[in-house]
Amino acid sequence: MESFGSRLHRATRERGPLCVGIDPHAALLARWGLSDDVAGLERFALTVVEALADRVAVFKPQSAFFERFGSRGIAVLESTIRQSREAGALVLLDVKRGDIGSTMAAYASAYLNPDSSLCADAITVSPYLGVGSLQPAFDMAAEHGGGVFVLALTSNPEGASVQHAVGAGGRTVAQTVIDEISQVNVGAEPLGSLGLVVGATIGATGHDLSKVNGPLLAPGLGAQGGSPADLREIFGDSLRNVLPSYSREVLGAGPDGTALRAAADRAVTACSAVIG
Ligand SMILES: O=c1ccn([C@@H]2O[C@H](COP(=O)(O)O)[C@@H](O)[C@H]2O)c(=O)[nH]1
Repeated sequence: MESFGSRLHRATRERGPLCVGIDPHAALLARWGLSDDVAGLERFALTVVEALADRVAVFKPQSAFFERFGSRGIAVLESTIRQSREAGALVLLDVKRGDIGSTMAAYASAYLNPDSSLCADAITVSPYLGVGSLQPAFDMAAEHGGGVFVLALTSNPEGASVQHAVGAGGRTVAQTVIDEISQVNVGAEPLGSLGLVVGATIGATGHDLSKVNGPLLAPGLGAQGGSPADLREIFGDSLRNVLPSYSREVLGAGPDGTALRAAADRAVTACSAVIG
C-alpha cells in the first residue's frame, strides 16, 4: 500500500503544487447564481469537481459549509469526496477535529477508514488536547495509507496568541507541535504522511520547520492576503514540501468551467515559480 506522503509527492510532481479548497460560502453561491440550499451546494461542489479534478493535485472540501445543511449537506460532502477521488484528485477533508483519544478514534473511523462513506485521503486535526491525543488518527492513517495535517501556525490573526505562547521548556506551543510531528516523519521516503498547517499570512516567525519531512499545507493565499512570494520568507529551505491552498480566490472565477481552470492554472503557475 502506497503511503499518503508518497501519493501526495507524486500528485504534486505530476500536477503541480496546488490545493483548491471547496468552500461553498453563501456569498459564493449567490455570486454563481445558485440558491443557498442543498441543490445549490451540490451544483457548486460538482461544478468545481468537474472543472478541476483532472488537473489539481488536491481538493480541500471545507466540512463546515456542507455541515450547515445537516444530513443532506453531509450526503453532498460524501459524493463530493467520492467523485473527486474517482476523477483522480486527492481529497484533504478540512474538518479540524481534535478530542480525547477514545473519541478521536471514532473521528478517525469516520474520516480515514475506507469502510466509511466519508473517508478522505487526509484530514485536518487540532492539537489543542495534546498531539498524543491524535494518535488514533495517526494510526488509522498509517494503516490505510491516509494522511493527517495538524494545525501548527494558522493563517488567522488570532492564532499567534496561543501558538506563539512559550511553554516550560522554552519552546513555543507551535514549535512543540512541529517537533512532535517531525519525530514521527523521520526517515519517511519520499515524504512523511503527517503534515502541518502553516498559514501563508504569518510572515517570519522564527519557527524551525526544517525537520518536518512532511507536507506543509499553506492556506491563507489570495482572499486572506497571502501571496506566493510570502511563502519564501515563511518556509525557507522547507519550501519544496509546501502545498499552497486557495479557496475563494479560485472559486470566485466560477461557475464557468473554463474560467475556473484558468484561475487554477494561474495559481499553480505562480506557486510553481516560487516552489519549483
Ligand atoms: O490556518 C488555517 C487553516 C485552515 N484554513 C481554511 O482554509 C480555507 C481558506 O479559504 P480562503 O477562501 O482561501 O481564505 C478555509 O476553508 C479555512 O477554514 C485557513 O484559512 N487557515
